[in-house]
Amino acid sequence: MAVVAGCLAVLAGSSPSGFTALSDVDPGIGQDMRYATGRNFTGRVVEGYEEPVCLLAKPAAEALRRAQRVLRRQGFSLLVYDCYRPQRAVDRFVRWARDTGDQATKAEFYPEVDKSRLVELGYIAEQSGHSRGSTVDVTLVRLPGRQPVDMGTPFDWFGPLSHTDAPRIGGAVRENRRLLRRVLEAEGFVNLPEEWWHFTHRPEAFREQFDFPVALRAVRG
Ligand SMILES: C[C@@H](N)C(=O)N[C@H](C)C(=O)O
Ligand SMILES: [Zn+2]
Repeated sequence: MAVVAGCLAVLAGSSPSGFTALSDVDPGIGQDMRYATGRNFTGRVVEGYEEPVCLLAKPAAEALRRAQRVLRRQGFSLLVYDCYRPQRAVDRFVRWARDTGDQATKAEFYPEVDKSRLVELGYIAEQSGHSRGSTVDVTLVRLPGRQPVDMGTPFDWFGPLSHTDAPRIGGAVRENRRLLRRVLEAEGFVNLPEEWWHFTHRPEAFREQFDFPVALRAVRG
């Protein structure tokens, strides 16, 4: 019965129960939801992002809250760029990656990589963990002013320098990446080696991909 209710909710554009808005769990975590804006590698607002809000499976949101508490004591805050991602947005990314005639954002997002190889090289997934609700793209900012912390590349800079353990990244920047990974790993997150910003909370609360829109009404009914 609960499974049927969950399926009906998803068909109606709502999340299954078990999802939450990150702002309801920890309003102090920063949100810069790039795919709800034109400031992303596609150059446009991405299909399925109706509002710039972070939605997540509850265990992942609660783990971020615990990580935030640890980081605040060290003078940092988390800043999320993407959380739950509808399947239609994932499909849009893959269509964009295959459209090699459109190179409008190359200089900013993938200057060192051929666009036709972004999926094969692991920077864009055809079936993304983001659509299961336990994956987040996240960085650090320094408190109290929320100044950006240098991570060596911007978010969604697709290339070898963004690999978390890139040999060309040293010194303070390497330490910044290590701090983010150490604190998140302690709360159950696992990093994607190709992207210093991409973390999945394990065990994942859901095994299936979802396609409800990114909007507060999806989790609040
Ligand atoms: C697109 C980028 N932010 C990302 O999340 N990449 C991984 C591989 C994904 O698409 O799941
Ligand atoms: Zn990601």
